[in-house]
Formats: sequence, C-alpha cells, structure tokens
Amino acid sequence: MSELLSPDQLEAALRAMGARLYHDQHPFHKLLHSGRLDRGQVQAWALNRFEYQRCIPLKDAAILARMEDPALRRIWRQRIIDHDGSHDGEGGIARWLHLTDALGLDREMVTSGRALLPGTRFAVHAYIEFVRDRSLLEAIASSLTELFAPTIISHRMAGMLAHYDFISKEALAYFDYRLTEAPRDSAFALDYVKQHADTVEKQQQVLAALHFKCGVLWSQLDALHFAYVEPGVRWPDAFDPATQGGAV
Ligand SMILES: O=C(O)c1cc(C(=O)O)c2c(n1)C(=O)C(=O)c1cc(C(=O)O)[nH]c1-2
Repeated sequence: MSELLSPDQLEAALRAMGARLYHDQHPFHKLLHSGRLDRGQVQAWALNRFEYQRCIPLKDAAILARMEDPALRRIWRQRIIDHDGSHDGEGGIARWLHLTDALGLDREMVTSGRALLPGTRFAVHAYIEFVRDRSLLEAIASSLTELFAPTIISHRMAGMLAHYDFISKEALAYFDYRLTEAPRDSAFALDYVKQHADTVEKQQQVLAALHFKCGVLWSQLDALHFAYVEPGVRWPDAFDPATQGGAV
C-alpha cells in the first residue's frame, strides 16, 4: 500500500484483513463452536481466556494514561467500567468467573494464573506492551478486532448452547453484554482511526496494528490447540483436565 486511501477504503482494507485473520477462522474455535470439544478442553479454553479478560482493563488503563484529551478519556474509561463493574461482583471479569465456576473450575486456580499455558500469557502481555509502546493511534487501532466480535460471539453462544449439556445460558451471560458493548466500542475506534490515519504511514501503522492484534488472538488459540487438541507436549504446570489441577 503506497497511496493514501480514503477513510472508507481504509475501513474496507481493515475489514478484509479481519475476514482473513480474525480468530473465528482458527480450528480451535471451529471445534469449540460445533460441540466437538470435551468438557476438559472447554475448561482449558475458559481458564486460559481468563488471562485475556483480566488484562483487558490493564490494557485500557495503559491507553487511558496516554490520552491527553478529557473528552476522549471519558469515552474510553467506559471500557474499564464494563470489565471491572462499579461494585464488587459486577462487570465482565466477574461474569467470566461465573463461567469458570459453572464449568467447575477452581476459582483460585483460575485467578492465580498458575495453570495457564505460557503461550497465553505471552500473547496477552504482548498486547499490553504494544499499546504502551506504540502511538495512541496504533493502540486504538489494535482494538479493532472488536469489529468482528459480535458475529463470532453470536455464533459461539448458539453453538455452545446447542452442543454442550454442561453449558447454560446463565453461564454465557458474559457474552450477552459484549453483544452491545463491542459494537459501541468498535464504532468509536473505527471512527477515530478513519479520522486520524491521514497519511500513508499512519494508515500502514493502523493496518499493522490490526494484523498484530489478530496474531495476539490467534496465538492464544494456537497455544490451546497444541496443548489440548493435538497434544504433543504440554507445559507441565498447565491445567490438566484429568486431574482438574495445575501447578501447586
Ligand atoms: O469473544 C471473542 O471472540 C472476543 C473477541 C475480542 C476481540 O476481538 O478482541 C474481544 C472480546 N471477545 C471481549 O470479550 C472483549 O472484552 C474484548 C476487548 C477487546 C479489546 O481489544 O479491547 N477485544 C475483545
């Protein structure tokens, strides 16, 4: 890409990248959504994904800390409220823990992170570092995977409810909220990016940021796939569905 795109062409390029690289294309998600995983594999997914959930507000706080404009901060801070809630027991993190509870996972094992795959940790933390190190425009652009989240979330909810008798609608409440939060967040981020990526270089950076973020999501599923679906060698301290434990 060497010519300046119009804002709508930039949006089209971002959407085309998502169609190719978003984590809905990953084999682990295809298995998860079509009922082809067992309870232990679904537990491993929920336990590992907790690390992503836990770190999203840290990532958004890092972005907020770089925003000079109070009006922008006022909008962005809602993301932290969505995940942390305003009171104990509210918000996305608490709702994710309802899911891990419903799957019978030990809370301490989930919240301590001691049974995580190293690949999960590295991918999630790379996201936090990315938004700290890069420009604000790139940091905001890296959230644009959320453009594609409502489709995968609807698909996931329907598939998991249809195929797993150990999953209830209540257990998936986290995703109900995301269906309204994600479109609001991604509409704002997309508008911002379309307005501010006004040079070829900035447009390239925005596309690279989305590329990077697709990789963050994809790597988390790679880690799960190669530990729990095609088990070659699994990190010895990782969650073990057979014993329901991890490192002590
Ligand atoms: O279930 C999903 O497939 C999915 C995907 C994404 C995403 O595309 O990054 C997010 C979420 N969920 C999510 O729940 C969430 O809170 C979230 C925050 C962000 C972000 O980058 O700021 N992405 C996502």
